[in-house]
Amino acid sequence: MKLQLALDRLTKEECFLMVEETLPYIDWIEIGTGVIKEYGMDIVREMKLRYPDIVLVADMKTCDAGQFEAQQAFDAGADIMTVMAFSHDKTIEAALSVAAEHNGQIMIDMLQVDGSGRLEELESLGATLFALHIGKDGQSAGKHTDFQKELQQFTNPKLKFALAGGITASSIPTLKGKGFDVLIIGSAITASDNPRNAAKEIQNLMK
Ligand SMILES: O=C(CO)[C@H](O)[C@H](O)COP(=O)(O)O
Repeated sequence: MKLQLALDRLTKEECFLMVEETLPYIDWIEIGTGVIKEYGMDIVREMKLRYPDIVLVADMKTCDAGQFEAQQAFDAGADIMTVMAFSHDKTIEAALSVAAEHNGQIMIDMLQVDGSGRLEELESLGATLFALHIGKDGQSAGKHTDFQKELQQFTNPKLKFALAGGITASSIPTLKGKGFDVLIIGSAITASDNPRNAAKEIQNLMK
């Protein structure tokens, strides 16, 4: 399992400090949607220049204009960008096509899309990487989805699954061996008193 550090609700300076502190323990860096809204594609560009060898995820949460936004993300140096699962098929196809031109990947964010029906459709469009995600506001409203049940239905070894939303060190043992390839973790690291130790603990638990 890979650890994707989600940089959300941070200033640009804090994002770079956070990566510097946690670097030995993280596998992928995610520039969060709000951070991209604040600083634009420049922060994606700068992060890639600073850390060219680490997989960089631009959490664009694209839901329309797939070609244009994918071009923005990959031109800025992202290796992976996110597109919302509920987007029109044309948005998904366009983003997948731009990603292929850049040797990049599209991570489909399943936020607010329950059930495996849409996931099957997305698979048939060529999507292979999915983030099963309970959003911040959903978490605070007590939303819970049994992703495990959904995962069991997919046997295509080409499909990769990430899990996001309120994951903490104490959740890791229950998530091991459940078919997740990536754990997307933000606040449990970035809001901790000691992000380096938090990332180290989480990485050790993931092994
Ligand atoms: O995509 C996101 C919010 O939309 C977050 O990056 C993701 O949910 C991880 O953050 P946290 O661990 O703080 O829930």
